[in-house]
Amino acid sequence: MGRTKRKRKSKKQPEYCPCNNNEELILLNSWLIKHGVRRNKNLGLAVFKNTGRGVLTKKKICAGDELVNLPLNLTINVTTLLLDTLFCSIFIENKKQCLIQYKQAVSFQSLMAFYLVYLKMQGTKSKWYVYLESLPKYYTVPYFLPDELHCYIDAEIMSVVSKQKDIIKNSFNIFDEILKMNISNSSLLVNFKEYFNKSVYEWAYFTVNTRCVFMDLTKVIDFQDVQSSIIALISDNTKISLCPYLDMINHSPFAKNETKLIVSKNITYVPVSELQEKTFSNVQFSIFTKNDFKPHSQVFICYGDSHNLKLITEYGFYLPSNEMDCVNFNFEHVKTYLKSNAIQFSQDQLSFIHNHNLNKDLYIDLRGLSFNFYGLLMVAKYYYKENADVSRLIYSAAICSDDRLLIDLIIPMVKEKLVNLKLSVNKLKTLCEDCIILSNCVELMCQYVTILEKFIKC
Ligand SMILES: C[S@@+](CC[C@H](N)C(=O)[O-])C[C@H]1O[C@@H](n2cnc3c(N)ncnc32)[C@H](O)[C@@H]1O
Repeated sequence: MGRTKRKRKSKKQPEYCPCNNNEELILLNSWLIKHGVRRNKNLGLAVFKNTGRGVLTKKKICAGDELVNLPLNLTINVTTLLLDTLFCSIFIENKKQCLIQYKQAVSFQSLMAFYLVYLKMQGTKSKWYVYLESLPKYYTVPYFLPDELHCYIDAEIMSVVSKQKDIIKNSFNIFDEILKMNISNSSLLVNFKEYFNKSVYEWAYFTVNTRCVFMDLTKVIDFQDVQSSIIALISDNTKISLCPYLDMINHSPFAKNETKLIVSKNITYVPVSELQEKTFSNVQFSIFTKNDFKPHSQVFICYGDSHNLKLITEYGFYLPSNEMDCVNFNFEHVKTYLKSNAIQFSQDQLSFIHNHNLNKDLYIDLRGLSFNFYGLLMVAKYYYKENADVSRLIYSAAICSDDRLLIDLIIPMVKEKLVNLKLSVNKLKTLCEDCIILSNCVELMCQYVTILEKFIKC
């Protein structure tokens, strides 16, 4: 074999495939340019081997470089909803006094999801059509697992899913009720009533969940007097926004970035009732990186928390060998277990535990017991020991946390958890050949097994 042939043969498989021919993305690019997006000219979209669709840089990017700069009017933020009079009329032209009856009844995320369904229903008539077409068609979060598999999935994962189910069900029912009571004869709203259903709402909810960016407009908008606006429906704040293109950037726990609202000086604090389309026509939303990226590598930002329980349940992906993972233990469960081993907390001990928050954050990670878990076990073992000052002992646990007597107290409980985890993993492995959601859950449960096995061996 000649040298060139050998060289060619040993060439590595490319880590990505550029999205040059994808019609939806070509349209998205032209749409973004038409609407005044400014982005680093070296960026492009690509499908990466490990992370799927994301953003590629053709040339080196340096810390301090701007990645994307979007006119505010090209993001779906609280003002987009407020300025959409037909959307607002769903709540105003209604048999019910929605703003009073449903005061602070839904989160802003839920309202955004409802708005997204309303936009999607409009098809090509919507300004956002091209953007909406570029969004994923489904999401790989455990929320979408069929019910019959729930019993094999770890309780922590299922606890997050169950909270998501409650929020989505409650908010869906509220919006469904409101829509049915709407009295407008706008044909668009009549169509919307037909179109709105649980599955499109779930898609919208997770679109917002997986793609929203933190955007604080409270410095430019006065949210004080909002009883007569749809803001009255919201139970939390309005600080999230959908940002086309910026939302194509994948997550890395090592990425550092900053966003900035670039506001011209003549904009003052605008009351919600005085908002107009042109109010923020000169405002830009910009994201800068604080990392260097090599040419032909993927550009990342950091979404916030990076432990796999969060990434899997909220975003639908996991990071392999993630050092941030931990196995949580519920205080009531630990208490019951200790009681079955003849260790029952007295009222004094329980007050001490609650006063020091030792009933919370009880977990084991790759480094061992959490500070609180160790403290709790100290209270169990040494609270009534002569000459022992438990408060002092607990704070010495920050320096030394390897008292074998304490660790041995919970080894049987940990072993039981390990056995159950392994049984569920084995069952799931027979079921999850092609299912990304199941294999994500299995990965996390295997990580839990690794953590607990390490803890037992130490
Ligand atoms: C803001 S979007 C990023 C763009 C997205 N990949 C797309 O195709 O539209 C967030 C979603 O991207 C995926 N993602 C982000 N970071 C990832 C990573 N490090 N590994 C795998 N998937 C990732 C997850 O599906 C997540 O819900």
